[in-house]
Amino acid sequence: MLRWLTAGESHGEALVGIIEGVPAGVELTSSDIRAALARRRLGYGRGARMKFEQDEVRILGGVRHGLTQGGPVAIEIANTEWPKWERVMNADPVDPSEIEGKARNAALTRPRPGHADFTGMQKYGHSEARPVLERASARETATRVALGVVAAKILEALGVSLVSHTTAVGGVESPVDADRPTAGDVAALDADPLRCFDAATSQAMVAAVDAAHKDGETLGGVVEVLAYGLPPGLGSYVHWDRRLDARLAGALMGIQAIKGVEVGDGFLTAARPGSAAHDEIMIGDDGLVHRVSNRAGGIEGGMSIGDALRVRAAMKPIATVPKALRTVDIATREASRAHHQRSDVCAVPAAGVVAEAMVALVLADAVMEKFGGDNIVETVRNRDTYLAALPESLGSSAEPGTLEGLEDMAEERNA
Ligand SMILES: Cc1cc2nc3c(=O)[nH]c(=O)nc-3n(C[C@H](O)[C@H](O)[C@H](O)COP(=O)(O)O)c2cc1C
Ligand SMILES: C=C(O[C@@H]1CC(C(=O)O)=C[C@@H](OP(=O)(O)O)[C@H]1O)C(=O)O
Repeated sequence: MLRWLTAGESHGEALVGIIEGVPAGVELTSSDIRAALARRRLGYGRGARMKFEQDEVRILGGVRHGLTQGGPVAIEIANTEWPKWERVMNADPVDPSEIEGKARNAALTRPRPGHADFTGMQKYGHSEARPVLERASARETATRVALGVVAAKILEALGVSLVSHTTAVGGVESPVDADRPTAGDVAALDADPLRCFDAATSQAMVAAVDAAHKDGETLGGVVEVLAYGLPPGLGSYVHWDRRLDARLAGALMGIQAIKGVEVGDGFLTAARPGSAAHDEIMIGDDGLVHRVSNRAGGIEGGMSIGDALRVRAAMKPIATVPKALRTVDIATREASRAHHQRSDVCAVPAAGVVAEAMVALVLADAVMEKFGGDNIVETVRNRDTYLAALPESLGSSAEPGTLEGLEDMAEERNA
C-alpha cells in the first residue's frame, strides 16, 4: 500500500511531498523529478509565473545512490519566487475593513467565483482570501507530479507505461475516431503546444486560446490518460472502495478544477444498446483469450482487465477570469468585481500531466496491494508468479491496435 501527503503554500518557501510504502531498489533521481516538473510547466495558455519561476527540487530522504531504500521518500520543491513573497506571506494580519484608499484594491476581500475563496474564508474563519488561495491553488499539483514520478518508476519496473494527452480545449475536440498515443509518443506530445495528438485539432485549439486571451476569457477542456501493460486483477469488485475505477475517479476529481471523470467510453456508453456497449471475449489466432474491443477502458468489475486503461477528466475554465466576475467585497459588503492579477488562460495541458501523475499513484498503490514486496525485485517476481498461473491471458494486448484480427473475426461472426 502506498500513502502520500503534500504540504505547502502557493507563494510559500517550498512545497513538500512524502510517499510511504515504496519498495527498495526503485531507480529515482532528482533529475527524473525535474524533467516531470518541466513537462507540467509546458502548454500554450499558461500565465507569466510559469516563465519566471523555477521548481527547485531536492530529495530529502528515502533515496541513496539513485535507488529507493524502502523508507518514505520526501521531496522538496522550492519556490524561487519566495524572496519576493516573503514580506507578503509574513506580514501581520490587519483588519481588512480598516484598509482604505489605494490599498483597498490589494486586499483579498473580493472572493473570486469558482474558487475556494469565499467558503474557505467562512469555514476557516479568515477575514480575507489569502490563506485560502495559498493552499487551494493548483501550485500544489507540482508536488503531486513529483510524487507521481516515484509511482511511475514502480510501474516502469513492471513494464507499465503511461501517457496523457489533451482531447478538448474550449469546445474544440479531437476527432472521435482519432488514433490514441502510446508511451513512444510522449516526446512528440510534450512538443505540441496543447499536448494534443492530432495536429489539425491542436492548431484549432491554439486559435481558441488566442481568441480567449484577446477577449479576457479563460478556457477548460478534457484530458485523457492511458496506461499500457497492466496485469489483469488490480483493484477488486468485492467492496466499493477497492474498485480501481472508483479510486481513479476520486484521484482525478481531486485535481483542482476537474469537474467530470469518464472511464473508457463512459458517457457515450450510456447511449448505446447493450449489444454494442461491451467488449466480447474470444479466442484469438494465438490461442489466447482476448476481448475484441476496449470500450470499457481496461476496467471491468472494478478490476484492470489487462487491456489498455483509459480515463478522461474534464477541467472547468480557469476561475480567475480577466473579464472579472461579479462578487461582493466581504469587508465593505459592497457589490464589486473579483480581484484579478495574472493567471492562466488555459491550463489543460498541465492538467494532463497532473492527471497522469494521479493515475500513476493509484495504479502503483494497486500494484503494491496486489503483489507486495519490500524490494522491487520481489514485487516483479510476485507479479510474474501470478501471471504464470493465468496462461489463458498471457500475451494479452499491451498496446492498442493489436486486436484488429479479432475485430475482423467478430465482424464475420456477427455478419
Ligand atoms: C494545472 C492547473 C493550473 C491552474 N491555474 C490556475 C490559474 O492560473 N488561475 C486560477 O484562477 N485557477 C487556476 N487553476 C484552477 C484553480 O486552482 C481551481 O479552479 C480552483 O482551485 C477551484 O476549483 P475547484 O472548485 O475544483 O477546487 C489551475 C488548475 C490546474 C489543475
Ligand atoms: C504556480 C502555478 O500555478 C498557479 C495556479 C493558480 C491557481 O489559482 O490555481 C494560480 C496561478 O498562480 P499566481 O496566482 O501566483 O499567478 C498559477 O500560476 C503552478 O502551476 O506552478
